[in-house]
Amino acid sequence: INLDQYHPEERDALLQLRDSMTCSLNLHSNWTGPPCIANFSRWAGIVCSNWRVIHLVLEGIQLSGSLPPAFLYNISLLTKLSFRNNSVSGPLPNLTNLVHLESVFLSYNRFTGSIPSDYIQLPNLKHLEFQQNYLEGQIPPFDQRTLTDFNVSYNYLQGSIPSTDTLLRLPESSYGHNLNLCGFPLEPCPVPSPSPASAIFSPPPPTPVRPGQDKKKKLEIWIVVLIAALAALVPFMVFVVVLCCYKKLHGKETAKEPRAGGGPAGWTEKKLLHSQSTGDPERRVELEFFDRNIAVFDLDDLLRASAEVLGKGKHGTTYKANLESGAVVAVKRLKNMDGLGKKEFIQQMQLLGKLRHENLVQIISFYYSKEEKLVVYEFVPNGNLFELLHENRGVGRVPLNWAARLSIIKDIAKGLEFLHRSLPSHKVPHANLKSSNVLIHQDGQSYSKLTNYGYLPLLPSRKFSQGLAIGRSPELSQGKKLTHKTDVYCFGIILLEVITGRIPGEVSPRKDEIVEDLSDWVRTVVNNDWSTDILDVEILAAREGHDEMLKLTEIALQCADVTPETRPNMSEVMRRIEEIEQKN
Ligand SMILES: Nc1ncnc2c1ncn2[C@@H]1O[C@H](COP(=O)(O)OP(=O)(O)OP(=O)(O)O)[C@@H](O)[C@H]1O
Repeated sequence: INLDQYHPEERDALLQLRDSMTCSLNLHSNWTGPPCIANFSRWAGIVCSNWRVIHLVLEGIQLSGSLPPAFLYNISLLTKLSFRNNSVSGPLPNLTNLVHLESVFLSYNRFTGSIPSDYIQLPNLKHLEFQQNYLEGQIPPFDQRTLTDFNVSYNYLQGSIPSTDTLLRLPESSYGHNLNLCGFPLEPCPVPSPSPASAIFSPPPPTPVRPGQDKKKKLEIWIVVLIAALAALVPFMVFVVVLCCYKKLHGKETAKEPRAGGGPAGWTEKKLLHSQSTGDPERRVELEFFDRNIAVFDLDDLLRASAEVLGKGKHGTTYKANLESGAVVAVKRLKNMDGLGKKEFIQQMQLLGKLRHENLVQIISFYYSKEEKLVVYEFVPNGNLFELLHENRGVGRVPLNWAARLSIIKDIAKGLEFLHRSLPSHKVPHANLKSSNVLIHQDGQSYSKLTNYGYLPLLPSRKFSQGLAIGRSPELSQGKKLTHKTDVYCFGIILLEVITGRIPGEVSPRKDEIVEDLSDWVRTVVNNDWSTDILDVEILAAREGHDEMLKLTEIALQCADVTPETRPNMSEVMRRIEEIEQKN
């Protein structure tokens, strides 16, 4: 791709946002590479036109923190900005220079402070929404003819509504539920302003607290505290309520009877059976268990568990559930699987649930109903490889040394080789191998475990597999056949990520080029004979390991070869990794 027309200043601006706020999307793995390629963007929430960002829309993703000051200045062709339905706090964004803006949706957040007076100079504004924030001060005299949709309700605004043509046109609902707004279309202001100047907007002066206002302020604080407490409770309540409804509506729908006699070694199942026919009012919803050593629980126990969101991936949300028994599990609520039949789901889960390997996250149980599919996994307590490699870079970080990286690489290879051996008839047995799906368990020793494997057969179409890690493989984008070698490609990319410390799809160390494809970048550097240039600075000092590192780089590049047939299979990869180890 010719990136001559790419605008790095827009990318820098968006990365400021990505790096200073938190949200339920994994923007760190999605907002990589250039935001725009011609009219196309791979970035969540971004729309592009002719290499420029024109929409920034991040709605309902629990975006929280304050916006970086003036970060939008360089995204000068922006026409739509929306952070609707989040938890953004601090002042409203600075929109200076954004003369093309037509829609600004900042409603349902926690913005504080006043509405900046220079918003009145945005010449093309059509829609402006601020409702349900904590804004105070007065309304600036908006008078853009284009402005047809304007809402500041449910804030703490006060003073008279400026009597401009534009603001006079709007209904009462645009202004309702504020601290003390008056003037048309609301009630007339009680005392006419003593001087004409007071009708004109001016930024609110620091208001001295008058007697009586103190009480109002306290009340406001209480309201804020109450809203904050409710907001904190909402995700958990939603989880409980949704599951409760499903339990009531679909309690009858249960996992299929396990095959009598069990399967290969180690596979045991236990079901909690309390069928409706027993007339038991405490009818329990069955879950199917694969391991006798794991404390058995049912959906009711799961519902009573305290739950917290661990994160949201492309295929669902994962919760940590602390059961009353003291057991802790991870529960993944799958999405994009609406049309999935019960039989297929259960068959696949039973197949995956049988698998036992120290480098695979074990599936403990699952639940199927038409609307809800849950997979219960063992809880792996020490984060994932993505976090270990890339988070907290800079002062205070504990470097991840070469020995630890080598051991992680071996664990991943072992887990994947086992999957390939155990699921020979699966097209791509893992299909979602990426560093955030490698979980870390430290308990004296450290293990890496692969998770989110085996979902490919559950997805409704090939289109949906683009959201899996194999979505980056050359064969998927070229519409070619997928095989076990597609997993090998993903393994190669993780290997390069571990060796270089770089996130696939990020800016290169030289900052003047974009590494859309990590393997291409490594290949170029290695071909130019600067081989050790690719190594992560954290391992560069371990000179005695350079030989190993470069040999592994060679394996990684073969695994990430564009042609699937040229890639080695996982048993060969294992053999070569062990060979490297023995030689040293
Ligand atoms: N079994 C588990 N134990 C502990 N933490 C887990 C477990 N499974 C997932 N997590 C954590 O939960 C978060 C969200 O994981 P999830 O699998 O939903 O998203 P993801 O890794 O982006 O995957 P995908 O895009 O494949 O759906 C991640 O931070 C992950 O480390």
